[in-house]
Amino acid sequence: MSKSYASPGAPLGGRDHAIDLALFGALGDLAMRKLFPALYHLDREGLMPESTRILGLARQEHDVATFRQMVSEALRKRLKSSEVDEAGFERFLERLDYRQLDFTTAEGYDAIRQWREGAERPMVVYLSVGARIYGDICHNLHASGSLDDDTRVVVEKPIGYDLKSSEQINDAIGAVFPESRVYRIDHYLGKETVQNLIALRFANPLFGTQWNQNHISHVEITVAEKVGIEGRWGYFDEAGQLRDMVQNHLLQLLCLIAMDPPSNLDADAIRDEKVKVLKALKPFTGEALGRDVVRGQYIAGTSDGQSVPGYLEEEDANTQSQTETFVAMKTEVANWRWAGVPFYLRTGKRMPEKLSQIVIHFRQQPHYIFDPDQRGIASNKLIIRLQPEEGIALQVLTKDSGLDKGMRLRPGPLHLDFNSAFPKSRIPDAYERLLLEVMKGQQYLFVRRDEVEHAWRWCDQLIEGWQERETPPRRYPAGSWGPVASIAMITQDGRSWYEDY
Ligand SMILES: NC(=O)C1=CN([C@@H]2O[C@H](COP(=O)(O)OP(=O)(O)OC[C@H]3O[C@@H](n4cnc5c(N)ncnc54)[C@H](OP(=O)(O)O)[C@@H]3O)[C@@H](O)[C@H]2O)C=CC1
Ligand SMILES: O=C1O[C@H](COP(=O)(O)O)[C@@H](O)[C@H](O)[C@H]1O
Repeated sequence: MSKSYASPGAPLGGRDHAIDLALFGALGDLAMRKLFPALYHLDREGLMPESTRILGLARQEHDVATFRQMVSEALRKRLKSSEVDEAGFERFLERLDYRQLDFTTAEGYDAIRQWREGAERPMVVYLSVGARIYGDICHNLHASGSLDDDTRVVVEKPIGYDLKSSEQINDAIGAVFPESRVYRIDHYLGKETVQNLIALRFANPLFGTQWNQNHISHVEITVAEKVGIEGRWGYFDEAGQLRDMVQNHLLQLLCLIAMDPPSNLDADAIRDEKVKVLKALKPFTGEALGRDVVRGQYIAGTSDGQSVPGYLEEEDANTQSQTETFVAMKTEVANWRWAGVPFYLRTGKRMPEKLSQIVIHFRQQPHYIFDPDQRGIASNKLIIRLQPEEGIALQVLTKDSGLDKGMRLRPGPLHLDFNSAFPKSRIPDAYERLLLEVMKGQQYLFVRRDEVEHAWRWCDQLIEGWQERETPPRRYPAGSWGPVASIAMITQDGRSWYEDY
């Protein structure tokens, strides 16, 4: 079980979390697009102790000056001009060092030990590479004597392709690092509003007392992406939307919504509760599989008024692929709190807009006294918007204003928009928060091994069901909200996907 080093309740900052960061895959897409900008922001906000150093590792041969130049260009491309201050930029680049290394051969790992010589800070090893080589890297690090008793390792998703492969990868990591020093990233856990779910649920008795099947009729989780495959066809086609998005991000969101209150904010207290939810997720039986799950694949359509190709016409595509780019499903957490409450999940690529939101639908009042014509009027909803425009809205019913309206009801939002409510605070990118938590040695925003494996177990039975039934994906035009069947799936329950805010 993991040990907490610092309280998650403590404000950010502090000078006592200096580290040496060894970044494997430092020239890759994730590093350049997300990790370096996040590290730069931490430095700029005074959250990176002066002595923290960063060692980039990758296959290509470069000297340090060239590496710094590459990082500098990547940063300038991504940062707003107001975020670039030249002195801060120089200070950040000065922290960077670089070594060429083939990660899968033992030769060359001495360079890491040498880089570390005399350092008293803990080392964080960030594996920004495919999970297939996590085992090799951990083994080589260990064999070369580069690790100390306090070295932490950060690994990216997806951990494997199914339960079996994820167990193998976790075993290989676990052979070198104890669980208390493994940080499995699910970047959704670093998003501002996702963290706010914990505050919202457990700091507000208003919601705490209503959070169960007596008061909530159903829950919707939508993670819609406007983008298509973006040059990642090879990776994506092997995975599909269920493995790429549901196994991790959507199930993590579901866990945070459905879990019982943890007894404190320690990493394991929270993760124990999430595991209970994953164990209670209903598997899909044969009949439910056909009725309650919809797979889709986009065909050509439009995005922002421009024609865009279908999935099978994307660069590098295999035109026979049956991989899903969309999934919608109705599931249930089979326990006392949630029995009978459907959780509708949907996620897809090439949707009309980027939209990640959770909608909690509360039940109607047991006895209705208003205009009979309005009997079906929407009941209370709590809308938690993750992106874009992070915020929380509570839809309440009030009297429509005006002398001629009588006692007509009108739904309207009580709205908390984070950008307007807290105008001075920049909403940090998920990776900034996650990297800071790793520096602090705090694991509550990272996924424990058993969470990953229970999530795979549940997804595996679903995928096996698809394979047995040879369920081909239903087509949907790019720029739409997915196959018509995903709308029918929810309307047959007398409900609809919530798309306003
Ligand atoms: N990119 C993204 O948006 C996301 C990525 N992830 C995860 O993050 C990880 C990294 O992804 P991403 O950055 O896209 O991958 P990339 O392929 O873009 O980057 C990987 C980097 O590692 C290097 N590398 C790979 N194998 C070796 C090796 N044997 N020896 C030395 N260098 C090696 C590559 O070098 P070379 O180019 O020379 O092969 C490259 O610099 C993956 O686990 C991915 O699943 C998770 C969520 C989103
Ligand atoms: O992990 C992944 O997430 C992104 C979506 O992340 P977001 O923060 O932009 O919502 C997704 O595009 C990618 O396919 C997946 O691997």
